[in-house]
Amino acid sequence: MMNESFPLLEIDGVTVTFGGLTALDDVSFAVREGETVALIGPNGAGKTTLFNVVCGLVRPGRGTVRVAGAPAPSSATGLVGAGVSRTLQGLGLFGTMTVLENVLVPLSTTGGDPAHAHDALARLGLAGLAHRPAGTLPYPERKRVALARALVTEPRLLLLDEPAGGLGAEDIDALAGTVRDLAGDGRGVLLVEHHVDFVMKVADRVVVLDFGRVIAAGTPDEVRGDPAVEAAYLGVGAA
Ligand SMILES: Nc1ncnc2c1ncn2[C@@H]1O[C@H](COP(=O)(O)OP(=O)(O)OP(=O)(O)O)[C@@H](O)[C@H]1O
Repeated sequence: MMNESFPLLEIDGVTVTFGGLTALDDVSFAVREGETVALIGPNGAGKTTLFNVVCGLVRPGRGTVRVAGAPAPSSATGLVGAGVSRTLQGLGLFGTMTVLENVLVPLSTTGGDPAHAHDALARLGLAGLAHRPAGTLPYPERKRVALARALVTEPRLLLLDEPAGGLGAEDIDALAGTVRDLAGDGRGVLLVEHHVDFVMKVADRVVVLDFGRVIAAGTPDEVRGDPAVEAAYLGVGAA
């Protein structure tokens, strides 16, 4: 636990409604430097909506989001400037562009040193694939390209949308090591994930959402033993 360290993300009392539906209901938690926080919960619990709030794509009806101590920027370039980067569930790669070209894409709008692309590829074990069209790679490699692309802007806060989704056991183990290393460098990591074993391996803290409300928050062990979490999620349909 790193409670003394600087909060990179502070979600305070965030409420979002879509028409009559309350997608997020008074949600509060923080992600600190060097900390990995996992957001889990059943389908429709509000996890993606929360990511979208952090990225300025959805405006909360109530509550605030602060990034590195300041109100969260609402533009993509503002977020990168504040040190935030995100991966997408659908990866969003350009299949005919090479791996390196894909990883360079964020720098075309924000500027930054292209050498970071090579660092990011090396970190993800992709240096040897830099000149391959991204669309020709198997899914696990494409997921690593998407993560390398998120790293190229040198974020302090990483938002990972289902990073373990669609991966086998070996790739999930490697990913767990990568996420631990990224947090070990002092980054904050917030991830949305259905793969509970992966979450238990990488998360310092787990926040459990159900019908838009935080029903539990704590260490993986604390959350695993919580009867409300068992009932809402872990006992049924968890991967
Ligand atoms: N743009 C929108 N308009 C109306 N309702 C929405 C919108 N986006 C999300 N919702 C609703 O808000 C609730 C929360 O959805 P959200 O996608 O955040 O859940 P989730 O936890 O990410 O689910 P999943 O695990 O299936 O991705 C759901 O009931 C969803 O149908």
